[in-house]
Amino acid sequence: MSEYYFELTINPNKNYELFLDLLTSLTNNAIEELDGTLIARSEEDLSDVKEGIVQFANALNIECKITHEKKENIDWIKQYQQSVKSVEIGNFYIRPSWEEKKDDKIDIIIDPALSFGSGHHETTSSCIEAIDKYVNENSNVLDVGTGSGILAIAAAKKNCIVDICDTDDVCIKDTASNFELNEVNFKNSWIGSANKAVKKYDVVIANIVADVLAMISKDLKNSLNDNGILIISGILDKHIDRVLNKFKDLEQLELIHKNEWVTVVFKNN
Ligand SMILES: C[S@@+](CC[C@H](N)C(=O)[O-])C[C@H]1O[C@@H](n2cnc3c(N)ncnc32)[C@H](O)[C@@H]1O
Repeated sequence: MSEYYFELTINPNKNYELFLDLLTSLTNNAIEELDGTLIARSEEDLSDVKEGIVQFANALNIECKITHEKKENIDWIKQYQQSVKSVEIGNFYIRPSWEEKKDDKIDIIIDPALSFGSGHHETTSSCIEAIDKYVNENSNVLDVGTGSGILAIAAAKKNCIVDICDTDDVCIKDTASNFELNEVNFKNSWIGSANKAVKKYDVVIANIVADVLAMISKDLKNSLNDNGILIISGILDKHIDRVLNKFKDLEQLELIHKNEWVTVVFKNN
């Protein structure tokens, strides 16, 4: 990428379409149209194009504001990457692939994508905290609403056997590539929710939203083994009582508050 680029703006007071046609014939670069102004950008100097437009406007006696500027190129990809930070949660270190891992931490790589779950949101980080504390090695785990797969990957890194589901098929695709990136595997995956589970689990995790958690509370509980652990999150504190009410037959082990978000850990006694 070159250090500079050139920007040509053309704002005719009439015959806009004629100027658009002329500019299109004079340059191979993409042309932006913004409120009656035509903008062409190129790493090549656009002085010749500017000269052609000036002569055209003069010949037709059309008033036209024209600017031609040399501007500093910004490496947008690099700038974006610099804005994505690693995060440390308990024994886990979650990082984008372009950052170095920490040798004394359990490494999780999540690159920014469309699916939710980079580790920065309070609900995700509280769930990771709960996984760190309550999930035993080699447990059977179901991640409901897996998003990027971050919670399931954290469990898989603790040698758990994990199943994942999400109502959004894009998440299921993203999750598969994130597992690959982290060199761990899931066992089963499906598009849908906990009601499609065909077995019971030692741990069920669901970071969704209060209303959905309340709605699927029976399915979440039905997928739990005796003595199984349920971690739910995505609950704004103003909705916590309503959600707790749906799970009052389980033992409440911990409430984790982060800002206005609450995560709850239950045991199925
Ligand atoms: C807040 S994101 C959580 C992503 C990730 N597990 C995390 O903790 O960062 C919630 C996810 O739940 C999914 N979802 C919403 N309703 C659902 C439902 N009824 N059953 C399963 N997944 C659902 C959404 O598609 C979304 O990917």
